[in-house]
Amino acid sequence: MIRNPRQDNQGVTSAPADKTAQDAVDQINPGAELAGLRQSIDNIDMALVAMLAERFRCTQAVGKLKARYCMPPADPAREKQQIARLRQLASDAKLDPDFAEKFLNFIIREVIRHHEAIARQQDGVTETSS
Ligand SMILES: O=C(O)C(=O)C[C@]1(C(=O)O)C=C[C@@H](O)C=C1
Repeated sequence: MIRNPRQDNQGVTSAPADKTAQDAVDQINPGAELAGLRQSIDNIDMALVAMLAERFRCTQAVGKLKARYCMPPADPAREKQQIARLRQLASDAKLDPDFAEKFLNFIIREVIRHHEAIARQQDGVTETSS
């Protein structure tokens, strides 16, 4: 653990010699810094969940459209374009492109699973109604 050099073992801060020293102590506050960073992480996670929910809302509609018009659940050509685009975006944003590709693939595999379930459901409806 990184400790504030001006704190003794009981966590009691000794009196700083002057104002400059006090400013330095105020800046070295790992607890407050961690809490601030965690607040930002929580905000980002909230945005991620909202964006993922919106993406899945769209892909559910795509799944229904594909099932209705007997289109295959997966479109490898489209995926190739998406991955190339995302890798470039990741690289520009200083994010590991391999990680970005793995993340997109993980989401797309789940979307395809949903598409297949919708298609099976649609098949069931068509069979019983004919
Ligand atoms: O664009 C489509 O055709 C979709 O079904 C959406 C999506 C995606 O999640 O982005 C999912 C599966 C396809 O293989 C390609 C892309």
